[in-house]
Amino acid sequence: MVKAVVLGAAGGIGQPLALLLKANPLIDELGLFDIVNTPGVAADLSHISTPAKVEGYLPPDDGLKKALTGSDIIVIPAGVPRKPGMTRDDLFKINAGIVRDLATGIATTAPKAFILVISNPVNSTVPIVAEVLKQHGVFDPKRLFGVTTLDVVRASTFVSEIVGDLSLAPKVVVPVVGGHSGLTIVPLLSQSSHALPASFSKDQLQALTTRIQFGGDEVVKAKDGAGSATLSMAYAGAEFAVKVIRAIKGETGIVAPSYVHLSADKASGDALKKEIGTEVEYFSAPVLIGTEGVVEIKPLGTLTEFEKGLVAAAIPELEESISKGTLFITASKL
Ligand SMILES: NC(=O)c1ccc[n+]([C@@H]2O[C@H](COP(=O)([O-])OP(=O)(O)OC[C@H]3O[C@@H](n4cnc5c(N)ncnc54)[C@H](O)[C@@H]3O)[C@@H](O)[C@H]2O)c1
Ligand SMILES: O=C(O)C[C@H](O)C(=O)O
Repeated sequence: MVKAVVLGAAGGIGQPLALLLKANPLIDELGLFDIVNTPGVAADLSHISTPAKVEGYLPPDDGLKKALTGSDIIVIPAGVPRKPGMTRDDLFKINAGIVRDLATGIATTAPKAFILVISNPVNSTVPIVAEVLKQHGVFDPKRLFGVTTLDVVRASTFVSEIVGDLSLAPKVVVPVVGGHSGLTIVPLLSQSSHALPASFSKDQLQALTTRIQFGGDEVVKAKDGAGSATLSMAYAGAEFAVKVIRAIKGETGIVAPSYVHLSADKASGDALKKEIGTEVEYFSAPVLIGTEGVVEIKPLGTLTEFEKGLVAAAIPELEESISKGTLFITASKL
Protein backbone atom coordinates (compact mmCIF):
# COMPACT_ATOMS: atom_id res chain seq x y z
CA MET A 1 0.00 0.00 0.00
CA VAL A 2 1.38 3.41 -0.92
CA LYS A 3 -0.21 6.63 0.30
CA ALA A 4 0.96 9.79 -1.46
CA VAL A 5 0.03 13.24 -0.21
CA VAL A 6 0.20 16.59 -1.99
CA LEU A 7 0.37 19.73 0.19
CA GLY A 8 -0.76 22.70 -1.90
CA ALA A 9 -2.87 20.37 -4.02
CA ALA A 10 -5.32 22.96 -5.35
CA GLY A 11 -2.62 25.13 -6.92
CA GLY A 12 -1.16 25.53 -10.38
CA ILE A 13 1.30 22.68 -9.79
CA GLY A 14 -0.77 20.81 -7.21
CA GLN A 15 -3.72 20.03 -9.50
CA PRO A 16 -1.87 18.58 -12.52
CA LEU A 17 0.56 16.84 -10.15
CA ALA A 18 -2.37 15.25 -8.33
CA LEU A 19 -3.78 14.21 -11.72
CA LEU A 20 -0.52 12.51 -12.73
CA LEU A 21 -0.27 10.75 -9.36
CA LYS A 22 -3.91 9.62 -9.57
CA ALA A 23 -3.14 8.21 -13.02
CA ASN A 24 -0.28 6.13 -11.62
CA PRO A 25 -1.31 2.59 -10.62
CA LEU A 26 1.51 2.35 -8.04
CA ILE A 27 -0.43 4.67 -5.73
CA ASP A 28 -3.24 3.23 -3.59
CA GLU A 29 -4.24 6.34 -1.68
CA LEU A 30 -3.88 10.01 -2.58
CA GLY A 31 -4.38 12.69 0.07
CA LEU A 32 -4.84 16.28 -1.11
CA PHE A 33 -4.36 19.16 1.30
CA ASP A 34 -4.61 22.90 0.62
CA ILE A 35 -6.09 25.92 2.33
CA VAL A 36 -8.77 26.07 -0.43
CA ASN A 37 -10.65 23.93 -2.95
CA THR A 38 -9.37 20.42 -2.20
CA PRO A 39 -12.84 18.88 -1.81
CA GLY A 40 -13.61 19.84 -5.41
CA VAL A 41 -10.26 18.72 -6.79
CA ALA A 42 -10.57 15.42 -4.93
CA ALA A 43 -14.16 14.81 -6.10
CA ASP A 44 -13.12 15.49 -9.69
CA LEU A 45 -10.07 13.20 -9.59
CA SER A 46 -11.97 10.47 -7.74
CA HIS A 47 -14.00 9.75 -10.89
CA ILE A 48 -10.89 8.65 -12.80
CA SER A 49 -10.82 4.88 -13.25
CA THR A 50 -7.49 4.15 -11.56
CA PRO A 51 -6.92 2.39 -8.20
CA ALA A 52 -5.95 5.36 -6.00
CA LYS A 53 -8.57 6.38 -3.44
CA VAL A 54 -8.60 10.19 -3.33
CA GLU A 55 -9.48 12.37 -0.32
CA GLY A 56 -9.41 16.17 -0.10
CA TYR A 57 -8.65 17.99 3.16
CA LEU A 58 -8.83 21.61 4.35
CA PRO A 59 -7.34 23.15 7.51
CA PRO A 60 -10.44 22.93 9.77
CA ASP A 61 -11.01 19.75 11.79
CA ASP A 62 -7.33 18.76 11.75
CA GLY A 63 -7.29 18.47 7.95
CA LEU A 64 -3.51 18.52 7.69
CA LYS A 65 -3.14 15.79 10.31
CA LYS A 66 -5.79 13.66 8.59
CA ALA A 67 -4.15 14.14 5.18
CA LEU A 68 -0.71 13.19 6.51
CA THR A 69 -1.77 10.20 8.61
CA GLY A 70 -0.33 7.00 7.14
CA SER A 71 1.50 8.77 4.32
CA ASP A 72 4.56 7.23 2.70
CA ILE A 73 5.47 10.09 0.40
CA ILE A 74 4.62 13.78 0.74
CA VAL A 75 5.09 16.25 -2.10
CA ILE A 76 5.04 19.97 -1.21
CA PRO A 77 4.20 22.53 -3.90
CA ALA A 78 2.46 24.89 -1.42
CA GLY A 79 3.34 28.56 -1.59
CA VAL A 80 3.38 31.58 -3.84
CA PRO A 81 5.03 31.56 -7.29
CA ARG A 82 7.15 34.31 -8.89
CA LYS A 83 5.99 37.23 -10.98
CA PRO A 84 8.22 38.92 -13.59
CA GLY A 85 11.12 40.79 -11.97
CA MET A 86 11.21 38.59 -8.86
CA THR A 87 13.91 36.14 -7.84
CA ARG A 88 13.05 32.87 -6.14
CA ASP A 89 14.56 34.31 -2.97
CA ASP A 90 11.91 37.06 -3.05
CA LEU A 91 9.40 34.27 -2.25
CA PHE A 92 11.18 33.42 1.01
CA LYS A 93 9.19 35.94 3.07
CA ILE A 94 5.91 34.13 2.43
CA ASN A 95 6.93 30.59 1.59
CA ALA A 96 9.36 30.03 4.48
CA GLY A 97 6.53 30.23 7.02
CA ILE A 98 4.20 28.06 4.92
CA VAL A 99 6.84 25.35 4.55
CA ARG A 100 7.79 25.56 8.26
CA ASP A 101 4.19 25.00 9.33
CA LEU A 102 3.67 22.09 6.95
CA ALA A 103 6.97 20.53 8.08
CA THR A 104 5.80 20.82 11.68
CA GLY A 105 2.69 18.84 10.76
CA ILE A 106 4.86 16.21 9.06
CA ALA A 107 7.22 16.00 12.05
CA THR A 108 4.36 15.24 14.42
CA THR A 109 2.17 13.09 12.17
CA ALA A 110 4.30 11.40 9.49
CA PRO A 111 7.95 11.59 10.58
CA LYS A 112 8.95 8.52 8.57
CA ALA A 113 7.51 9.69 5.25
CA PHE A 114 9.64 10.62 2.27
CA ILE A 115 9.40 14.40 1.80
CA LEU A 116 9.75 16.01 -1.62
CA VAL A 117 10.00 19.81 -1.54
CA ILE A 118 8.96 21.82 -4.59
CA SER A 119 8.13 25.16 -2.92
CA ASN A 120 10.65 27.89 -3.72
CA PRO A 121 13.26 28.94 -2.90
CA VAL A 122 14.18 25.22 -2.80
CA ASN A 123 17.78 26.03 -1.79
CA SER A 124 16.34 27.42 1.48
CA THR A 125 13.05 25.56 1.95
CA VAL A 126 14.78 22.16 2.14
CA PRO A 127 17.00 23.37 5.04
CA ILE A 128 13.84 24.78 6.68
CA VAL A 129 12.18 21.36 6.60
CA ALA A 130 15.37 19.72 7.89
CA GLU A 131 15.65 22.12 10.84
CA VAL A 132 12.00 21.64 11.81
CA LEU A 133 12.44 17.87 11.72
CA LYS A 134 15.66 18.21 13.78
CA GLN A 135 13.84 20.25 16.41
CA HIS A 136 11.33 17.41 16.71
CA GLY A 137 14.14 14.82 16.82
CA VAL A 138 12.94 13.07 13.66
CA PHE A 139 15.29 14.30 10.92
CA ASP A 140 16.37 11.52 8.59
CA PRO A 141 18.42 13.08 5.77
CA LYS A 142 17.88 9.96 3.67
CA ARG A 143 14.20 10.85 3.34
CA LEU A 144 14.32 14.55 2.48
CA PHE A 145 14.57 15.63 -1.17
CA GLY A 146 14.55 19.01 -2.89
CA VAL A 147 12.92 18.53 -6.29
CA THR A 148 15.30 19.73 -9.02
CA THR A 149 13.95 17.43 -11.71
CA LEU A 150 12.57 20.31 -13.78
CA ASP A 151 16.12 21.52 -14.45
CA VAL A 152 17.01 18.06 -15.73
CA VAL A 153 13.82 17.84 -17.82
CA ARG A 154 14.62 21.24 -19.37
CA ALA A 155 18.20 20.23 -20.11
CA SER A 156 17.00 17.07 -21.89
CA THR A 157 14.51 19.05 -23.95
CA PHE A 158 16.87 21.88 -24.93
CA VAL A 159 19.67 19.46 -25.89
CA SER A 160 17.33 17.39 -28.04
CA GLU A 161 16.16 20.61 -29.75
CA ILE A 162 19.79 21.44 -30.57
CA VAL A 163 20.50 17.91 -31.76
CA GLY A 164 17.47 18.49 -34.00
CA ASP A 165 15.30 15.59 -32.87
CA LEU A 166 12.71 16.27 -30.17
CA SER A 167 11.77 12.59 -30.19
CA LEU A 168 15.09 12.00 -28.38
CA ALA A 169 14.06 14.25 -25.47
CA PRO A 170 12.86 11.45 -23.15
CA LYS A 171 16.14 9.59 -23.65
CA VAL A 172 18.58 12.49 -23.32
CA VAL A 173 20.22 12.51 -19.90
CA VAL A 174 22.16 15.57 -18.73
CA PRO A 175 23.26 15.75 -15.10
CA VAL A 176 22.25 19.08 -13.55
CA VAL A 177 23.84 19.66 -10.16
CA GLY A 178 24.22 22.34 -7.47
CA GLY A 179 20.92 23.88 -6.44
CA HIS A 180 17.68 25.23 -7.91
CA SER A 181 18.09 28.91 -8.63
CA GLY A 182 19.94 30.84 -11.34
CA LEU A 183 23.69 30.40 -11.06
CA THR A 184 23.32 27.53 -8.58
CA ILE A 185 21.81 25.43 -11.39
CA VAL A 186 24.84 23.75 -12.98
CA PRO A 187 24.26 21.67 -16.11
CA LEU A 188 27.10 19.26 -16.89
CA LEU A 189 26.64 19.31 -20.65
CA SER A 190 29.97 17.57 -21.26
CA GLN A 191 28.33 14.47 -19.73
CA SER A 192 25.21 14.61 -21.90
CA SER A 193 24.17 11.15 -23.05
CA HIS A 194 23.71 12.67 -26.53
CA ALA A 195 26.64 14.74 -27.74
CA LEU A 196 26.17 18.34 -28.86
CA PRO A 197 27.19 19.00 -32.49
CA ALA A 198 30.97 19.08 -33.06
CA SER A 199 30.55 22.62 -34.40
CA PHE A 200 28.98 23.81 -31.10
CA SER A 201 30.92 26.96 -30.13
CA LYS A 202 31.91 28.25 -26.67
CA ASP A 203 29.32 31.01 -27.04
CA GLN A 204 26.63 28.49 -27.92
CA LEU A 205 27.62 26.39 -24.89
CA GLN A 206 27.37 29.47 -22.66
CA ALA A 207 23.97 30.36 -24.16
CA LEU A 208 22.60 26.84 -23.64
CA THR A 209 23.92 26.77 -20.06
CA THR A 210 22.27 30.13 -19.34
CA ARG A 211 19.01 28.94 -20.88
CA ILE A 212 18.95 25.91 -18.54
CA GLN A 213 19.90 28.06 -15.53
CA PHE A 214 17.21 30.63 -16.28
CA GLY A 215 14.57 28.37 -17.87
CA GLY A 216 12.19 29.28 -15.06
CA ASP A 217 12.43 32.97 -16.00
CA GLU A 218 11.44 32.13 -19.58
CA VAL A 219 8.13 30.73 -18.30
CA VAL A 220 7.58 33.50 -15.74
CA LYS A 221 8.03 36.08 -18.50
CA ALA A 222 5.72 34.27 -20.93
CA LYS A 223 3.02 33.89 -18.25
CA ASP A 224 3.29 37.65 -17.74
CA GLY A 225 2.18 37.89 -14.11
CA ALA A 226 0.07 34.72 -14.03
CA GLY A 227 2.72 32.65 -12.21
CA SER A 228 5.60 30.34 -13.06
CA ALA A 229 6.03 26.85 -14.46
CA THR A 230 3.17 24.61 -13.34
CA LEU A 231 2.54 21.97 -16.01
CA SER A 232 6.19 21.14 -16.71
CA MET A 233 6.77 21.17 -12.94
CA ALA A 234 3.89 18.78 -12.36
CA TYR A 235 5.37 16.47 -15.01
CA ALA A 236 8.83 16.68 -13.41
CA GLY A 237 7.45 16.33 -9.86
CA ALA A 238 5.43 13.26 -10.78
CA GLU A 239 8.43 11.74 -12.55
CA PHE A 240 10.56 12.16 -9.44
CA ALA A 241 7.82 11.04 -7.03
CA VAL A 242 7.20 7.89 -9.05
CA LYS A 243 10.92 7.05 -9.00
CA VAL A 244 10.89 7.38 -5.21
CA ILE A 245 7.79 5.17 -4.97
CA ARG A 246 9.41 2.52 -7.19
CA ALA A 247 12.44 2.60 -4.89
CA ILE A 248 10.25 2.32 -1.77
CA LYS A 249 8.62 -0.71 -3.35
CA GLY A 250 12.00 -2.40 -3.67
CA GLU A 251 13.07 -1.70 -7.24
CA THR A 252 16.86 -1.41 -7.30
CA GLY A 253 19.21 0.83 -9.28
CA ILE A 254 16.97 3.92 -9.22
CA VAL A 255 19.06 7.06 -9.66
CA ALA A 256 17.45 10.49 -9.73
CA PRO A 257 18.89 13.96 -9.34
CA SER A 258 17.91 15.72 -6.14
CA TYR A 259 18.98 18.42 -3.69
CA VAL A 260 19.88 16.56 -0.52
CA HIS A 261 21.65 17.01 2.79
CA LEU A 262 25.13 15.63 2.23
CA SER A 263 24.95 13.55 5.42
CA ALA A 264 22.23 11.47 3.71
CA ASP A 265 25.04 9.05 2.92
CA LYS A 266 28.12 10.09 4.85
CA ALA A 267 30.82 8.39 2.78
CA SER A 268 29.59 9.57 -0.62
CA GLY A 269 28.48 12.96 0.79
CA ASP A 270 31.97 13.58 2.19
CA ALA A 271 33.51 12.47 -1.09
CA LEU A 272 31.30 14.95 -2.96
CA LYS A 273 32.32 17.78 -0.60
CA LYS A 274 35.96 16.96 -1.35
CA GLU A 275 35.23 16.89 -5.07
CA ILE A 276 33.64 20.36 -5.02
CA GLY A 277 36.16 21.64 -2.47
CA THR A 278 33.75 23.06 0.11
CA GLU A 279 31.92 22.03 3.25
CA VAL A 280 28.53 23.01 1.76
CA GLU A 281 25.76 21.10 3.58
CA TYR A 282 23.27 20.60 0.76
CA PHE A 283 23.90 19.96 -2.91
CA SER A 284 21.95 18.58 -5.82
CA ALA A 285 23.45 15.54 -7.54
CA PRO A 286 22.25 12.25 -8.98
CA VAL A 287 21.26 10.12 -6.01
CA LEU A 288 20.80 6.35 -5.73
CA ILE A 289 17.53 5.70 -3.88
CA GLY A 290 16.53 2.51 -2.07
CA THR A 291 13.73 1.33 0.21
CA GLU A 292 15.03 3.51 3.09
CA GLY A 293 15.83 6.56 0.95
CA VAL A 294 19.21 7.88 -0.18
CA VAL A 295 21.73 5.07 -0.57
CA GLU A 296 24.51 6.97 -2.32
CA ILE A 297 25.17 10.46 -3.62
CA LYS A 298 26.91 10.07 -6.95
CA PRO A 299 30.15 11.91 -7.70
CA LEU A 300 30.10 14.70 -10.27
CA GLY A 301 32.76 12.95 -12.34
CA THR A 302 35.16 14.63 -14.73
CA LEU A 303 34.29 18.30 -15.28
CA THR A 304 35.53 20.65 -17.97
CA GLU A 305 37.24 23.89 -16.91
CA PHE A 306 34.01 25.71 -17.88
CA GLU A 307 31.95 23.43 -15.61
CA LYS A 308 34.43 23.76 -12.74
CA GLY A 309 33.90 27.51 -13.01
CA LEU A 310 30.12 27.04 -12.89
CA VAL A 311 30.36 24.92 -9.73
CA ALA A 312 32.64 27.50 -8.08
CA ALA A 313 30.24 30.30 -9.00
CA ALA A 314 27.29 28.37 -7.53
CA ILE A 315 28.74 27.85 -4.06
CA PRO A 316 28.48 31.36 -2.50
CA GLU A 317 24.78 31.78 -3.40
CA LEU A 318 24.04 28.22 -2.35
CA GLU A 319 25.72 28.69 1.03
CA GLU A 320 23.87 31.94 1.61
CA SER A 321 20.48 30.39 0.81
CA ILE A 322 21.18 27.36 3.01
CA SER A 323 22.16 29.50 5.92
CA LYS A 324 19.10 31.76 5.43
CA GLY A 325 16.77 28.74 5.58
CA THR A 326 18.58 27.17 8.53
CA LEU A 327 18.61 30.40 10.53
CA PHE A 328 14.92 30.99 9.87
CA ILE A 329 14.23 28.03 12.15
CA THR A 330 17.21 27.97 14.52
CA ALA A 331 17.17 31.74 15.22
CA SER A 332 13.44 31.74 16.01
CA LYS A 333 14.11 29.13 18.70
CA LEU A 334 16.51 31.44 20.57
N1 LIG B 1 11.10 23.21 -7.57
C1 LIG B 1 10.76 23.68 -8.75
O1 LIG B 1 11.40 23.34 -9.76
C2 LIG B 1 9.56 24.56 -8.92
C3 LIG B 1 9.00 24.72 -10.19
C4 LIG B 1 7.88 25.54 -10.32
C5 LIG B 1 7.34 26.17 -9.20
N2 LIG B 1 7.90 25.98 -7.98
C6 LIG B 1 7.35 26.61 -6.77
O2 LIG B 1 6.19 25.88 -6.37
C7 LIG B 1 5.35 26.74 -5.58
C8 LIG B 1 3.90 26.64 -6.02
O3 LIG B 1 3.75 27.13 -7.32
P1 LIG B 1 2.30 27.17 -8.02
O4 LIG B 1 2.49 27.72 -9.37
O5 LIG B 1 1.62 25.86 -7.85
O6 LIG B 1 1.56 28.25 -7.10
P2 LIG B 1 -0.04 28.44 -6.89
O7 LIG B 1 -0.21 29.74 -6.22
O8 LIG B 1 -0.74 28.18 -8.17
O9 LIG B 1 -0.40 27.25 -5.89
C9 LIG B 1 0.09 27.22 -4.59
C10 LIG B 1 -0.95 26.55 -3.72
O10 LIG B 1 -0.44 26.52 -2.38
C11 LIG B 1 -1.56 26.71 -1.54
N3 LIG B 1 -1.14 27.09 -0.20
C12 LIG B 1 -0.78 28.31 0.27
N4 LIG B 1 -0.51 28.23 1.58
C13 LIG B 1 -0.73 26.95 1.95
C14 LIG B 1 -0.63 26.25 3.17
N5 LIG B 1 -0.26 26.86 4.29
N6 LIG B 1 -0.94 24.94 3.18
C15 LIG B 1 -1.29 24.31 2.05
N7 LIG B 1 -1.40 24.92 0.86
C16 LIG B 1 -1.12 26.22 0.82
C17 LIG B 1 -2.40 27.78 -2.23
O11 LIG B 1 -3.72 27.82 -1.73
C18 LIG B 1 -2.29 27.32 -3.68
O12 LIG B 1 -3.35 26.45 -4.02
C19 LIG B 1 5.95 28.14 -5.72
O13 LIG B 1 6.73 28.42 -4.58
C20 LIG B 1 6.84 28.02 -6.94
O14 LIG B 1 7.89 28.94 -6.95
C21 LIG B 1 9.01 25.19 -7.83
O1 LIG C 1 11.08 29.87 -11.98
C1 LIG C 1 10.37 29.70 -10.99
O2 LIG C 1 10.16 30.58 -10.16
C2 LIG C 1 9.68 28.40 -10.81
C3 LIG C 1 10.59 27.22 -10.88
O3 LIG C 1 11.58 27.26 -9.89
C4 LIG C 1 11.16 26.95 -12.24
O4 LIG C 1 12.34 26.64 -12.34
O5 LIG C 1 10.38 27.02 -13.22
